[in-house]
Amino acid sequence: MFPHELNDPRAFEIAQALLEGFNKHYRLFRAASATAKQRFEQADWHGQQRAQRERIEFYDLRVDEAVALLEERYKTSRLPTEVWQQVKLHYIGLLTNHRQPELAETFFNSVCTRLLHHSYFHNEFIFVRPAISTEYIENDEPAAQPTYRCYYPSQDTLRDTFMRIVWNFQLTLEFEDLGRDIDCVLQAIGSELGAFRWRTNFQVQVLSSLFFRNKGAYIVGKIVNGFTETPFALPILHREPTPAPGRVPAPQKQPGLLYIDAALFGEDELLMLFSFARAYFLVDMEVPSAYVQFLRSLMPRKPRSEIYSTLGLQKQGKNLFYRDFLNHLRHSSDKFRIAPGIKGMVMLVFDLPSYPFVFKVIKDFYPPQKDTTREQIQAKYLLVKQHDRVGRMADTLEYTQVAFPRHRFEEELIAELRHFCPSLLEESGDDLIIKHLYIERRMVPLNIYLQESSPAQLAHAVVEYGNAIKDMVSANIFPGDMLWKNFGVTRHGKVVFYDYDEIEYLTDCQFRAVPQPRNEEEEMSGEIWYQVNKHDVFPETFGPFLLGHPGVRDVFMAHHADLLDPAFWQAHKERILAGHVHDVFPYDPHKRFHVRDLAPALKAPDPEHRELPIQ
Ligand SMILES: Nc1ncnc2c1ncn2[C@@H]1O[C@H](COP(=O)(O)OP(=O)(O)OP(=O)(O)O)[C@@H](O)[C@H]1O
Repeated sequence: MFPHELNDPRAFEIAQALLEGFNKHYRLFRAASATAKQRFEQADWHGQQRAQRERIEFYDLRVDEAVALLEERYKTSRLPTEVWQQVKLHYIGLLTNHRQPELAETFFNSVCTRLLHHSYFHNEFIFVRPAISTEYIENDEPAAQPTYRCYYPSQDTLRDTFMRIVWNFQLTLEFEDLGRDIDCVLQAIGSELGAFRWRTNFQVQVLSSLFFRNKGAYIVGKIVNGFTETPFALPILHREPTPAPGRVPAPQKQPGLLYIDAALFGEDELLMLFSFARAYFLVDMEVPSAYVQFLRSLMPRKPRSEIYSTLGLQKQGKNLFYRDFLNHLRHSSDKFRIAPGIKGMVMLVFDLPSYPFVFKVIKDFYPPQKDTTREQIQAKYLLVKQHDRVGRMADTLEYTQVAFPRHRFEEELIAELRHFCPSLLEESGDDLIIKHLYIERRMVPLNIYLQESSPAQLAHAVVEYGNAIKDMVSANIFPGDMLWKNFGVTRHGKVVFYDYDEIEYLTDCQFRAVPQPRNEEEEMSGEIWYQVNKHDVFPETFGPFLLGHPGVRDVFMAHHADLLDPAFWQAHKERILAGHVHDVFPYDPHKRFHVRDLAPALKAPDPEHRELPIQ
């Protein structure tokens, strides 16, 4: 019901306190993102990763604070309905000229749903749709930074323009040779665009803030020519000293010189950069919706929810994702079913065929070989969320109290939920409420993919599988359970890990060689006769589980035999313990300028690295 009068004096104060809570959140979020530039300039890689991790927790901390404050001052959980309706109207009024209204609305929802019982979820207190438009928000103050800058070069000034684009970011470190890098960028633009007619509207649009993640800073923009728009991104890196052959490189303490490593073009290359399997970017944004709109023009297939998440605004991403999901449910009629593939021992996984995500619920009990608890599993999923996912671990969205329409569930799935997850299931009328679940991108489970693939696809997937493990190793992650079924293949043919319940930090593991048997009895024993401690890992024993298929075995041994050698794992562990932060490039190695120059053989992609479509 719409309140006809705003007559309760508490309502305005509550709305104002709520907005102050949000403003504090965004101030801190923005500060953590803005200082990424200094950390990049100081080569403070551990600091950058820490900031990426810690920023994820900011939102919940601020929601907790706001809930406590409102409860203490206004006893808000006991306020009558009419007052809440007035609070919402005041809040809408306060947002009229706000620069992050959509985020502030989500904050309102988070606080409200914490204060009010969940039976209120469907009513008019919360923002089920945005009330304030996010179109055309800009800060018009003279000193304000626009969301993006436009440059209008001619054929003769294109080089100068790209130099200026880089200078305008005012990085305090010097470039090794910016002219050389810009020449490479122009050459890459030449091959990307081919011969083209220079239209009157030719322009380069560049987002005003750099995108920071791990050891990189990215310039993101598009080239507009006539009706054609070409998205691009330019990764800027530090030149690290090359170690002597055979030596472990020392962790970088001094900032080096900068260089542009590659030029990425088009939607697909940008999708790889902004993948759901990577850590969130740190970007200093005053008007996030304008960034999202610009990025959407570069990647029209990427939902807005995912773009918000990659910008670190994962609660907004989660909110939009849920709205999209409800909309999909309204406009579809198929049924939720048990996900294809080998069933999980700790997770019950289901999907909706028409929808490209899976839903994962932790079971109430597990077989004896799974020595774990619900808390431990949740902690592992949280670890992955906060860690650098290096393009190899899928991001998950965690939800509580999700109401599904029961009639859209296959009976077999309901029976499994009742059997394996009774503590998380509430059935009321046509509502099937799941109290806790994770949602994750659907991929083709690698075991299924390998069974159905051609020899070339199989070879590609096995090489990719080893690369995925090696990328995780670089990021200090030991996947624990490396069976094929725990990996999936994405639309772009990338292999990504998704089973986190046995994940460990590499630095917590002991990589050991299998001891030599001391007598015949030990040698002939079918059992493990040597002592195994909790974090012991025996890489030599992976083979029998992974390499039963001869085609798989041949490719694996040709490319990744080192994964069966304890020395490989131990060496990586030592490098990480010595403080080294690895580079994991979110683009194909053959895109790197210096790799192309130094090793012409790498110019053409290795056929096994070429991305094969999944049928
Ligand atoms: N993102 C995904 N896309 C497609 N299928 C998935 C996805 N995640 C899980 N599955 C399917 O669900 C199954 C179980 O998932 P998962 O491996 O996460 O559960 P688990 O209980 O942790 O498994 P395990 O028994 O190996 O510990 C997978 O083998 C796969 O078939």
